[in-house]
Amino acid sequence: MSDKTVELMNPHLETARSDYLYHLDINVANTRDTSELQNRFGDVRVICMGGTGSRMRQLALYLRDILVVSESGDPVDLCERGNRYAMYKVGPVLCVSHGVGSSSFSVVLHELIKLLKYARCQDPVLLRIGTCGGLGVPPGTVVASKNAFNGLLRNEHEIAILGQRVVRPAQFSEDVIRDLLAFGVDANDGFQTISANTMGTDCFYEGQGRTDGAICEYSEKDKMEFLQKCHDLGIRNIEMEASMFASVTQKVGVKAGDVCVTLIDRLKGDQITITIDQKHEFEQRPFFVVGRYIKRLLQQ
Ligand SMILES: O=P(O)(O)O[C@H]1O[C@H](CO)[C@@H](O)[C@H]1O
Ligand SMILES: O=c1cc[nH]c(=O)[nH]1
Repeated sequence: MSDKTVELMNPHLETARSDYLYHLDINVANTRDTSELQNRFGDVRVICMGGTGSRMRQLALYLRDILVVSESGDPVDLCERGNRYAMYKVGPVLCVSHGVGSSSFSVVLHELIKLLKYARCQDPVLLRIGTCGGLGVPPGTVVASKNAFNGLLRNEHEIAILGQRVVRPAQFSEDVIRDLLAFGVDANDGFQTISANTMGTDCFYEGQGRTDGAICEYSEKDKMEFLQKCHDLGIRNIEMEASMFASVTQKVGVKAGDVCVTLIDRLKGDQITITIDQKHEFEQRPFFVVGRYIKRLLQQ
């Protein structure tokens, strides 16, 4: 069978003797013999990531049932000692929290991609399961992101590297989106799942055109003109990781998708007014879509 191990875009790692994945508290003591890591994680086909540890724990419990894996009892957080991110393993799936925003997510994403490489995971798929603001779609809509736009409304991710602006493309995998819609959606879901463009910003308030942050130097009219401009670009949801997530996975060449549920229609307001119970119900919706997708993926 052809080798489908992730290739890293870093020549320095080819000569590094060891690598401590610090935020995951996973030590690759000898990069030339990763058999222990392969034993622990080599079967991983999918890594699901989301902002909170509680959601990832709930997802792990959900996936246990539909993937019919043998784990039982309270899910074990494999990264608890790291005191940063939570990681649960359910058979061939890892459920990992990433915190709020691209900065926090990129830290764990680099380490997870290295883990995939060292453990020699074959043909993995990375999925973000999150919440977002909607744009012209009803709250509770599930959006599978296509092109990720940054806060400047460019379909790219901009990062400062060695004091220079580096810009990378930010598109999610077309076949992942196709399969999420083909295998993840059920007519009886009771909610809509769509694919659309997503804006991933570096800020929840001003960066998303909210007028309820601690600072606001624009009018309601300015805000609505900006949101309409987003809508005209095919953007139907706004969150805080899409452009970085798409650009890193696209650069490394690993398949990725971003599946978020909308909590609000930003064309109608800024404050999230749904109840905490409604939020928890909404947060489960991407589980159903991603769960069916993963089940199908593992059968192939
Ligand atoms: O619900 P999560 O996955 O955290 O995603 C969204 O929620 C956070 C903001 O409330 C940001 O991380 C945004 O991307
Ligand atoms: O409006 C929203 C809701 C969730 N997450 C965001 O980034 N924005």
